[in-house]
Formats: sequence, C-alpha cells, structure tokens
Amino acid sequence: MDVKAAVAFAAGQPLKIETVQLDHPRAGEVLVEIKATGVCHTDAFTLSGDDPEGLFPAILGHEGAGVVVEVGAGVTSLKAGDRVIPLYTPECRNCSYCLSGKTNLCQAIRVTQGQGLMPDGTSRFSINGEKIHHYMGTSTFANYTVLPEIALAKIRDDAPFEKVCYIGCGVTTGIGAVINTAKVEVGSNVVVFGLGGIGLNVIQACRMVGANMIVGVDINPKKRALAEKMGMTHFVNPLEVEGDLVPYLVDLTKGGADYTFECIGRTQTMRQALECCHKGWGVSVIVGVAGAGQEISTRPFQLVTGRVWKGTAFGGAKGRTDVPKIVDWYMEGKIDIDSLITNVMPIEQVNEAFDMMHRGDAIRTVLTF
Ligand SMILES: NC(=O)C1=CN([C@@H]2O[C@H](COP(=O)(O)OP(=O)(O)OC[C@H]3O[C@@H](n4cnc5c(N)ncnc54)[C@H](O)[C@@H]3O)[C@@H](O)[C@H]2O)C=CC1
Ligand SMILES: N[C@@H](CCC(=O)N[C@@H](CSC=O)C(=O)NCC(=O)O)C(=O)O
Ligand SMILES: [Zn+2]
Ligand SMILES: [Zn+2]
Repeated sequence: MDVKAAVAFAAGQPLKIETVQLDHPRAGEVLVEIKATGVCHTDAFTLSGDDPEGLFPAILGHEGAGVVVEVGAGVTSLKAGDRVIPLYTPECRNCSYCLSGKTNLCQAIRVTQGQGLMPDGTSRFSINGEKIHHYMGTSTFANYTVLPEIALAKIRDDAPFEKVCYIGCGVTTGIGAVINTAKVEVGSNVVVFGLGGIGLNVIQACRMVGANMIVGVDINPKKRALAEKMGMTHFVNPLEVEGDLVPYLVDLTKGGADYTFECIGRTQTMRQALECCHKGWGVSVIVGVAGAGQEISTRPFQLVTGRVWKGTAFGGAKGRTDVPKIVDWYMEGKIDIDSLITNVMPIEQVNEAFDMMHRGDAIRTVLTF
C-alpha cells in the first residue's frame, strides 16, 4: 500500500515528505495506522549522524499512538480497531531478559531492530523499489507502519492519540527513571539536569513520590516556568553560577543530592550529575544519550565513597505491562501531559518541529497525520 512518510535520506539533511510503499504484515506482525507522534530529542540525535546505529534512508519516529488495521498470521493479543502505542523496547515475556525480572531490556528482536529491519531480516518500507530502514522498530513518522506484536502496548479505547503518544517515550522514560530505576523516596533531595521533554517528566514524578528539594538545572531560562509548574522547587542556570557548578549544587542540597538525573546527553553534565550526589549514598541516573565515540569519566574515588552511577532505557518500563497503566494515570488525572505538549502540527511541518526543539522553543511537539 502507499503511505505518507517523512523520510530521512541522509544524516544532517531535512526530512522529505514522500509517498512510500509499505508491505502487509507477515506472521507475528501488525499493521498500525499512526494517528499522532511526538518528536523526541533522540530522533534529532539519530538524524544528526551522531548515532552509531543510525541508518539511512530511514523513517524515524518512536513516540506514536494509533489503531490496529490488520494483523498477520499467529497474532493473538491484538485485533483490528485496538488502540496501541508502539514500543521501541518490546516485551516478549519469553526471552531470558524478560524472564530475569531484573530488566526491561527485552532482547527478542534487538539485533534486527538495530539493523533497521523487522525480525525476519527484511524491511516492510520501500520507495520506488529501494529499501527504507525501519527506526527503533517503530517508524512513527509514517501514517501506517508495521511492528511485531510484542512491540505494541494495547491501550484503552478512549485515550486521545495526540496526548498519549508522548507515553511512547518521554513520559514513561522520565516517570520510570524515578519510580523504577532510582526508586526515589519521600523526602529525597533531587537534582535534574535538562528541563526538556524528559527532564520535566522526571520532575513531575519526583513531586508525585514526595521528594523534598527538586532542583532543576538548565542553561535555557525559558524552561523555568513550566518546570516550576511540574514541581521544581529551585532553578539553577549554570551560566549564572560563579565558580564550579558541582560545589554550588552540593551546598544547595546540604551535602549533595540523594538522586540526580542527567536528561541532556552530554558527558560533562553526566559527570557533574554524579559528583553532586551525596557522599555515601547518592545515586545518579543517566537518561541522556551521548553521541558516538563519547565516554564518561570521573575519579573512581567518587564511587569508592558511595556514589552510584546508573542508567535507564525507557525508564525501566516493561512496555506491554506498564504503558497501559500510565495511560490510565493520565486519563484519571494523576499525571499531567497536556502542559508539556507545547505544539501540535501536521507531519508536513516535521522539520519545523526539529528546528523548534533545537532553538529550545518546544517541550514536546506532536505531529498529526
Ligand atoms: N534513556 C532513554 O531511554 C531516553 C533518553 N533520551 C535522551 O534524553 C535526552 C533529553 O531528551 P529530551 O528531553 O527530549 O531533549 P530536549 O531537547 O527536550 O531537552 C534537553 C534540555 O537540556 C538543556 N541543556 C542543553 N545543554 C545543557 C547544558 N549544558 N546544561 C544544562 N542544560 C542543558 C536544554 O536547554 C533542554 O532544555 C536526550 O539525550 C535524549 O536522546 C530520550 C528518551 C529516552
Ligand atoms: N543507538 C544508540 C543508543 C540510543 C539509545 O540509547 N536509545 C535508548 C532509547 S532513547 C529514546 O528516546 C534505548 O532504549 N536504548 C536501549 C537499546 O537497547 O537501544 C547507540 O548505539 O549509542
Ligand atoms: Zn525518545
Ligand atoms: Zn523478551
């Protein structure tokens, strides 16, 4: 079938809206009509050429919501008409990772997903006979896409696509980093580096679990008001701090933070986030994705003296199990998504959405079809 997609033909080039060809779902696969998709910094990261797994041409996008149109042979958990959220971290419930009870990093299809292919090693997308790569197993910058059944969370029928698509990455990553990965306790002092689409969800989760001090760090002062609305208690602009940021944050948190979250993707801020943790017990969670070839460093003494460095992917969430629950939280008014969706525009304006993100003028832009 012919579908409309924003195609990334080469690193660093604007996306082009094209009519591309999409094959029908094969065994274990599902055809989904994407109704809305968020634009996450990771899409920009891959488009920039900094992603070692970045492949071109590709259809980017991994923060979508839509409706099942057709199921392939053997699909049992979904049917036409079901509302779904695509999962870049699938949940097969059968691989050793899923069965370990220790991680959300299902590996059932990770190899082919990283190669921009479906689990059988082929692509469903093409243009004029040339293969187009899938991206993160989701490719939500297309009005129809094909995914494995294990990479779809079935959600309730009254969930609005233009809001809950954000649960496909940013909301779940931020909230999950706090609840699943760090397990922030009541009364904790927290520092959040980066007040974008992920960091603001970290902040709202810290507020939800009853954190005491929630310090937000960002070089863009325009982020302050919304961060305060989400629960930030103190704002720090590193460009306005005289001297080193780390001792400033240690002083502010009276000895160091119990938990810190790096939601930027810069190795320098990852180090700062670790080193402003409290001696003896502070935990720093890396959420941001750093570019190809970059490495983190610190003095090992930082760890010897009790600070812990961790990371999180998709907030440690098991998608098919946890995403429907997070949709319920939104529908029940327990979490705020609406305030964080700053722009809604048609897919044709996808490049404008990237420009706004780079200028720091948007938290989340949602594209519609
Ligand atoms: N681990 C995971 O599963 C996930 C990771 N990510 C990653 O999280 C990071 C954040 O993503 P978004 O929130 O969508 O990005 P964003 O662009 O919305 O937010 C980044 C924020 O960092 C701020 N910032 C930039 N440089 C800074 C500096 N030197 N000091 C302080 N603040 C600075 C910006 O002003 C902006 O507010 C990205 O690296 C993204 O790839 C995103 C989703 C999931
Ligand atoms: N491909 C990159 C790493 C990209 C990355 O870390 N992705 C995150 C999700 S970011 C979402 O916006 C993730 O879940 N990683 C786990 C995984 O298995 O990919 C590289 O090669 O550095
Ligand atoms: Zn993302
Ligand atoms: Zn699995």
